[in-house]
Amino acid sequence: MDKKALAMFVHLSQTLHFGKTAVAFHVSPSTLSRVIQRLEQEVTSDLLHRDNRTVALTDAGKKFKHYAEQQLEQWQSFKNSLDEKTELLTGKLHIYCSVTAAYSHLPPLLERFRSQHPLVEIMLTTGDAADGLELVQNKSVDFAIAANPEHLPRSVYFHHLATIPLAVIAPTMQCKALQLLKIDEQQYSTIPWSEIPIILPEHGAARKRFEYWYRKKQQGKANIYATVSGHEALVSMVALGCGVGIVPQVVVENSPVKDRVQYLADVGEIEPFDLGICCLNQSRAQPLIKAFFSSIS
Ligand SMILES: CC(=O)[C@](C)(O)C(=O)O
Repeated sequence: MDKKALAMFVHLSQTLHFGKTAVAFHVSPSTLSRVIQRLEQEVTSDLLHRDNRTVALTDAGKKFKHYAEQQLEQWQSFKNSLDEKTELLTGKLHIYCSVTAAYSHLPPLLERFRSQHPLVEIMLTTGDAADGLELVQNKSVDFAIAANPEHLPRSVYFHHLATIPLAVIAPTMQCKALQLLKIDEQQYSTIPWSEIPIILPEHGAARKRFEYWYRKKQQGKANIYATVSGHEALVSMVALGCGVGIVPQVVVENSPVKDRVQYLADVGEIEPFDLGICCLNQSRAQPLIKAFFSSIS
């Protein structure tokens, strides 16, 4: 039986209106009428009661509607199964991101890809977000979730995911940093910034953000208490009362020690991160990489 005729009948059984169904299928009402008559001849029963004003399904019409819907569904799932077969990719996809990004940004990216390409093996490595670009460049990984650096290397392709605010955080426990901050008095203009112990990211975009932010204070050399690799570790060090630091807010929100740090308001603007997923430009044509991008866009 003609699939288009079945689809027209199903549509008509919902609208119960020849004019509307004819428009939906770009045919004239008389063509639609002929299509329905042909179906009735094949079924050898009337499918519709028609009078001048109303259209209604006969009992045979109701049964036929059920049959037609099943046929169309089966056809669709048959076609889907063929499409899946031709696109079934295999191989490995190696992704690098911070522990935070593995919670906050990776799951929705992977969900769709995994259901479309169940045979692809996903390898995930977590670590300092600041290392991602280098690992992409030296081909240790296929993709990294990373903040856009000031100068994106020409070999790297960057697909924007989100804008991520950064914040200055301080401990909540009593400690030297807190005394110097005089948080209770809220006199941020008089904070002796060069005395405040700072927890500094080892390298990367967050470190750059700190350097700009601190330079604007014009208070001489910063008092670096410790340098850490990984924004999650930085939050831990701050929570322990070691000092103050700058981190992406999403890292604080996902941190188990979130309650032991506080955001400092009004201590100067910090440009947010442009977070994205990166790969080598030259690998964008590879089937796995292409499939990954098409599943996330
Ligand atoms: C850069 C990045 O991946 C995050 C989510 O902001 C982070 O972990 O710092």
